[in-house]
Amino acid sequence: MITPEELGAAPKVLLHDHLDGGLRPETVVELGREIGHGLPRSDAAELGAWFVESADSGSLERYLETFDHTVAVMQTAEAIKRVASECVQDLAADGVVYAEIRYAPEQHLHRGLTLEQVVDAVREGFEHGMAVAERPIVVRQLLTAMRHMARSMEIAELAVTYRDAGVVGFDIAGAEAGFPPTRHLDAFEYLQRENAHFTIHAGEAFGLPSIWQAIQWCGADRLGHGVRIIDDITQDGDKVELGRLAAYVRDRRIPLEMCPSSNLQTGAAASISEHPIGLLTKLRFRVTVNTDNRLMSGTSMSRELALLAEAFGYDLADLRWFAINAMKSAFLPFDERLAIINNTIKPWYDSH
Ligand SMILES: O=c1[nH]cnc2c1ncn2[C@H]1C[C@H](O)[C@@H](CO)O1
Ligand SMILES: [Zn+2]
Repeated sequence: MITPEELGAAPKVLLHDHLDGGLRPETVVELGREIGHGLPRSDAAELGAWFVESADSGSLERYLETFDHTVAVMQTAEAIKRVASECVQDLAADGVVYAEIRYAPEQHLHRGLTLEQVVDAVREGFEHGMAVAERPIVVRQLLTAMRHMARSMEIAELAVTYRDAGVVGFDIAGAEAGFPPTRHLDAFEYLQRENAHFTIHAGEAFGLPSIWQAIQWCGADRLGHGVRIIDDITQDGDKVELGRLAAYVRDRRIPLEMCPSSNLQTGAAASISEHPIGLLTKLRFRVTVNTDNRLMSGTSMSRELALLAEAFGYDLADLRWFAINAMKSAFLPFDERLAIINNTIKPWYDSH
């Protein structure tokens, strides 16, 4: 049994967390008041509960509607810097030692910011957060393009422009059904030619064709969620058989950015104990554990790991495996990844 203290202290690595899905409820209230943006609840605790209840819709499309409020209050450099700094501080307090945080710059232009000003504001906020955080943490940006929009090439170029300034990769997010990854093939091909890294939200609200396209057409380094890879695995008693795509994903060690609580809310999984992460971990896929949206799921890295430990009996050795899997899968340069594994993750687990 892992104690709550051990869970909090254990070094954790987070690859899939949305900046606009992780605000503190009090910050949403304060920023909303400053700009006159009407919120469904004026009390911070009630607003926090409202986000979780509203996101608990069973549909990705309805889950995504809750972001209207967080995106609305993140339209000035000051607001974005505050949110970014608080994000880093909250993750550090939870024992996260490395995180890649994503958001869609194109959604933060309503009050006149340019794409570059948005990325700069996030960078300044992250730097501030890393400087004041109560524990050492390294945080980098992933730039997301919205899959229903048509700005992915521009955002991919932005990610390459900022590759030496805190941005380590690219992603596409938003409603999955009807917006296949190949809709943005030009952006992915451009990134490959630029030797850049990207992950794709795939196999969350849509099944295997989305995962197949993300990997075999677009060349994704990692899969955002990827839970539906389970549809290519058949289980007959103890006998487990992998289809060609599932075998490819496992053989190539393609990281799965799994987000258990988020999947329950969008209907991608029925319960934690039935979540495909159990079988995928047992089959030794490159599984990583993530939060997706801490505000909408009322969660943290410690909470996601606690839920998994309870459902599947995981111990500190499993937590170590998740942390090292995630660190190996990060878009940070190899030497920096290795340093975090050897200087931070392994020493803690070796002594516990
Ligand atoms: O889990 C998700 N799937 C697809 N899109 C998502 C998910 N979580 C957040 N998003 C969207 C809503 C945000 O506004 C956007 C950028 O972070 O990404
Ligand atoms: Zn996500």
